[in-house]
Amino acid sequence: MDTVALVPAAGRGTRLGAGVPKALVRVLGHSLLSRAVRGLLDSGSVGHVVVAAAPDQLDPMGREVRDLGERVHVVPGGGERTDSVRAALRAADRLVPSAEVVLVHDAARAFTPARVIRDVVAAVERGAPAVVPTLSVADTIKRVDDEGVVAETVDRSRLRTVQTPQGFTVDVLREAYGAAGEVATDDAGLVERLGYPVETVAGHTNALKVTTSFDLAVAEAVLAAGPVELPESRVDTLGRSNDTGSDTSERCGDES
Ligand SMILES: Nc1ccn([C@@H]2O[C@H](COP(=O)(O)OP(=O)(O)OP(=O)(O)O)[C@@H](O)[C@H]2O)c(=O)n1
Ligand SMILES: C[C@](O)(CO)[C@H](O)COP(=O)(O)O
Repeated sequence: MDTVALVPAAGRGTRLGAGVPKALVRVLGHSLLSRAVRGLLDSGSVGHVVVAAAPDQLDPMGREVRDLGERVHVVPGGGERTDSVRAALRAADRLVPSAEVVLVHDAARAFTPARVIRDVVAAVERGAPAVVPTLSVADTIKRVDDEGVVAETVDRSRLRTVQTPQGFTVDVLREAYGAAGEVATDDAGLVERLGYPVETVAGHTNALKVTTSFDLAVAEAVLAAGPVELPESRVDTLGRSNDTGSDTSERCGDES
């Protein structure tokens, strides 16, 4: 099946505070945007990529992905992440009309291992309408009342944090984005509201979203370390490893 990946990259990166849009921040010589797009193409499961850039960043972002070839397109994004994904989806309908599978992947998750990308695409190809990579929760979780006093300790065995890329059939994502004005913190949230099942595959700690300068320091350290072993704490409580590949070590990005 033909797969197109949408990469919302139109955010400002306010929490990172780098002085440039976050997608243009460089880690060991390469921008988060170019790393994210290259990772998608190198996974072997993605045919085309549509990047949504802020309207005033179309040129610099276009330069970042120019070397990656004609399968990468840069289009104007919007004021919220949802607006950027909607704009990229509309552009994909025009630029890659043959696509049946669509991924939505944050430029800020630039170090996502190929295995995660391939697992998401494979699950959609097997028939899932929507798929998200997830991690089990490592910390104890408490719910507090209005005064900040603990009301309960939550059973975390079925709680998951959600990563990208999230995968969908094109028809389902189009339907989810059809409802004007809908906003969700992630794309699967829109699909859930329509009543479609959202399947999960094992995520990976390296697929962290670079949000703060601490995250950037972690990403630099992980990249400099090269292949890393899967931490035990990330084996989820349903008994599935968060790394289902045959090899438990993963490279994250290239260092060239
Ligand atoms: N209007 C927006 C806002 C966000 N994004 C993208 O959505 C992803 C996840 O968003 P986040 O990490 O919150 O990025 P920023 O909005 O840039 O961060 P901040 O909230 O700190 O400004 C990023 O790749 C970001 O570029 C986007 O395409 N369009
Ligand atoms: C889509 C997402 O990456 C899922 O984890 C995330 O929700 C988007 O960014 P935000 O920090 O939640 O706004």
